[in-house]
Amino acid sequence: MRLVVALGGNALLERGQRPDAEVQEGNVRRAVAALAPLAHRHELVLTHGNGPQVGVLALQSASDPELSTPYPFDVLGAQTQGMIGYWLLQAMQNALPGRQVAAIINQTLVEADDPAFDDPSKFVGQSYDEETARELASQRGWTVKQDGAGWRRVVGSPRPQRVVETRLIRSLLETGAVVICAGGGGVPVVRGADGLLHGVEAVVDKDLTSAVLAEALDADALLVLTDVPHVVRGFGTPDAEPVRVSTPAALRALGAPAGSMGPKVEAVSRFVELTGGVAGIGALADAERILDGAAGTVVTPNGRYEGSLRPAVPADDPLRLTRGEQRPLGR
Ligand SMILES: Nc1ncnc2c1ncn2[C@@H]1O[C@H](COP(=O)(O)OP(=O)(O)O)[C@@H](O)[C@H]1O
Ligand SMILES: NC(=O)OP(=O)(O)O
Repeated sequence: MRLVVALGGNALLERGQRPDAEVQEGNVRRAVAALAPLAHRHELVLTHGNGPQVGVLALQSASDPELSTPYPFDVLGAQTQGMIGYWLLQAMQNALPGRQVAAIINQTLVEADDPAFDDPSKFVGQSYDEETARELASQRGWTVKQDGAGWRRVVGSPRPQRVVETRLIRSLLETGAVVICAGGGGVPVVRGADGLLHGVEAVVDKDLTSAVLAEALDADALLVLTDVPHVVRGFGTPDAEPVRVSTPAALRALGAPAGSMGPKVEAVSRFVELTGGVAGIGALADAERILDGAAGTVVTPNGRYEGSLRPAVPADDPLRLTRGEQRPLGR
């Protein structure tokens, strides 16, 4: 089975943790310990966030007296792919002796006229209190927005159209390698009138890129792993309750917020709609149990799930597949 697993930025750097290398390396080792069992059994593509890390690098770059202009966000995104990709690569190699693991720098095509460039929504860097965030915004020309209890810098986040290196990733998978890619949603690029690729100032959402990639790779399932055990209906209210199994339409109807759960909901919904496959959102530690239908929020075309990646189809459903053909529709 072919799996695309998106690892949340929070799994690499928990809220409030200092972004020291050793802190993140410890988090990466724990994340890989939870993911290695999946790699033993399945073809695995691992994508990862970079929101906290790209904000740290942007601050460093902005305060470097050697630079006449801070590095733009496409360059910073590539830096985070190298840094986080290296940590994940090494931890995966240590956890899976004998298995080939590749971590690749890759680019994601976006549209130059995407309105998201003018309406920043992607949280980067650390969280501040409102007063500090507003002060930093006026000093440095940032846009800041509320993220839960705190305030953070936001940057443009155009929708991913295609991962440029999709064919390379497929080739690597077919050799049996675990592939780490689409870090930070992929370095955002546009194809210019000259026919060439050019980087653009943005940070793509890694969950949306993961959905685009999972569809293009004919993945059987997309798992979006984060710091909550499931999507919650009535999030933050006294009536909050977990959503265990859902359809794309029902999940979208919850209206999860942009910049956090919203893109995850959109990513899994898009994947399920386009492929008829299965997707899940949940905690990193529950990765295997989500696939079994025993944890997380599982999304299928009909809102039913028996586990083992077979969306539940009633016996009288004309689309019911015979045993041996039980793969997601659209494959
Ligand atoms: N309806 C919801 N159900 C669960 N979590 C939600 C919901 N709405 C917002 N959230 C928030 O979304 C967060 C996960 O999104 P995000 O911080 O972007 O994750 P990551 O960095 O792991 O990709 C959770 O920690 C939670 O605070
Ligand atoms: N680029 C990106 O989606 O990062 P986070 O998952 O850290 O927000």
